[in-house]
Amino acid sequence: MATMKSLIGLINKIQRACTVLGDHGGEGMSLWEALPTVAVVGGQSSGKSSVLESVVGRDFLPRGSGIVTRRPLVLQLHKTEDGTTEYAEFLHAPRKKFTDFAAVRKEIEDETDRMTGKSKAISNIPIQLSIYSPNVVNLTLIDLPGLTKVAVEGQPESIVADIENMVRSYVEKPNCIILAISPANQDIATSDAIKLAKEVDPTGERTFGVATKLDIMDKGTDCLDVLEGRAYRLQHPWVGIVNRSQADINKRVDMIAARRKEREYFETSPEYGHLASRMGSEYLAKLLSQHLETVIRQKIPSIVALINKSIDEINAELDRIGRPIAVDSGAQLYTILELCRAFDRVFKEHLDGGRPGGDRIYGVFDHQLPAALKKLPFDRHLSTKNVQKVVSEADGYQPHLIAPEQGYRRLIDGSISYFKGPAEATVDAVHFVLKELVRKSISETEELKRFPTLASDIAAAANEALERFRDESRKTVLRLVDMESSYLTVEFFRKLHMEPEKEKPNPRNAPQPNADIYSDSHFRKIGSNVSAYINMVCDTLRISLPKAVVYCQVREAKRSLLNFFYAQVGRKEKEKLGGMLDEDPQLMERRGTLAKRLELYKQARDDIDSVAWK
Ligand SMILES: Nc1nc2c(ncn2[C@@H]2O[C@H](COP(=O)(O)OP(=O)(O)OP(=O)(O)O)[C@@H](O)[C@H]2O)c(=O)[nH]1
Repeated sequence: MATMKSLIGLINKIQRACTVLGDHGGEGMSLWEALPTVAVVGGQSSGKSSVLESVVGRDFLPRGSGIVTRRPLVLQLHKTEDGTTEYAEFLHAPRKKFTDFAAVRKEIEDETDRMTGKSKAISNIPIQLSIYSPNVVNLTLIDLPGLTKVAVEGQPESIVADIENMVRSYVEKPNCIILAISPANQDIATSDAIKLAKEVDPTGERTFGVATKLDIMDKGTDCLDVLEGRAYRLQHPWVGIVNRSQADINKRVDMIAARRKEREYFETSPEYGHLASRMGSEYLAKLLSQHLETVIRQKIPSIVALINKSIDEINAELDRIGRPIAVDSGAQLYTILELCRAFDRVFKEHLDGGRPGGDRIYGVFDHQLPAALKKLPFDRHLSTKNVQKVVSEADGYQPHLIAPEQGYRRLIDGSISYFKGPAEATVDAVHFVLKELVRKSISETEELKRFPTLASDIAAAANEALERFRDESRKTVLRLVDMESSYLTVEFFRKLHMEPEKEKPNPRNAPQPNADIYSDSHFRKIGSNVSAYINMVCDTLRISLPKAVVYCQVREAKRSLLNFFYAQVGRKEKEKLGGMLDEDPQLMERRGTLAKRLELYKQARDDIDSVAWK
């Protein structure tokens, strides 16, 4: 008896835990579904409520016409010491003890409406009620809406199918013990309960047949064929019941009196007298309780296995979303720096390879820069006409005598300044690649996912650093371009001077210096010389600009992207550090839920351990 009490008590406890966790079967792996339960099914007015009430020994279920039970009612019965006062308690209103069972009825009605509204629709979220009483056995029963064939006024048409689906969803679970209520004054073969039970439990191993209303069968008929197991044979014996008639209810015959009357009915019944010890609601309660205990004992190993599996899964998820963070500032600072480093690692992988994106910087140097250089308008700038214009302007009032030194310099300066555009564009292009890599790295740093505030702080600090690197880089590349115009490569022009003689080795037409000094071809020559020089400068810059950009931006990003940030964080006070580690509220909630769930599962496992070893 001690184990029986504790085993059922154990399942009650786990069941309550399930409800707290919002687990009432359905999706995925559910502990609820692993727990053996007794579900009461039957057609409308078959006597379900009456059976439940007489098992409990109390009137407490809503009454009325139409579909009264619209949410599953999980009824946990706890036997208490003789002489203690009876009370009821709802899981949705813990700590409130109901000693007035009329108030329990009212609360069931109100709580039903709370979920379904006044719509009279049904809901599959159970109401959980515990009754503590010396007059009950330890047992958990689930009262389900009565199977019906027609919707009543004010209820949606779909309710007939909805009820059947809900009831079916309970009774089709292999761990569900079916208490099939059939009124004996109607043909049991066509009883809704038996029809459904046959469907989901064809061998009848988990169905308990209950025949109600034996007292109002037609004169001359009896239910012996069924009760003695000749008709509608199930693995468990049928139990006959005599509940209070409507007249009894109206006369407020109390439960205890009703139980006594029922006992007397069977003891004195000419038909059922020989079965008296195996009939009636009290017997039914004991039978169910014993059976439930046996089933629970069988199921314990699989329940424990399921709990262990759940615990493992929760732990794995907690590891994934991260354990709670420390509160002391030293640990917080450490955490922040660790997270920064995690980000930095990801960012470097993008640059150095391992993650994609760094190659786009090379793309800038290899495609964008050369393409931009190629597009520079040197043709126009060094057209004969412009050369003539620039050279003439440079010469002032007296044209040059031998070589247009000033003109050359102006043409070269003018051309070189065109390089500033592509140089700056290269800096910007690399800047945007780096910025994008920061963005990507932030989102790819798993550890940062739970700290949106810190993630955006790091992103802001990194972008600020990139801006600084960009400024530095811009200055440097512009300087490189300026350097090209500040000192020209003399050798180039010296060589140039020798070339015409090599090119035209014709002694008769030997060039006469300055002979065609103001002609078109003279200016064309100057243009092509400058163009050749600019090509040389262009080759140099194509090679040196990437070096400058990498030096100033990429190398710095790798070396010191978060240096400023580290310094800032180091100066922050305790509260500010905590603020930086603010988490995504959803995540905190999830962690809270998981922690609670873990706690309940562990508790359930401990409880099972302590009972199973008794
Ligand atoms: N005489 C007699 N009347 C009974 C018996 N069982 C139930 N009744 C009456 O039958 C009617 C319906 O009983 P309930 O217990 O409310 O049936 P139910 O299946 O819960 O009905 P719904 O909740 O409406 O689906 C009530 O008036 C009861 O008094 C019985 O064994 N004998």
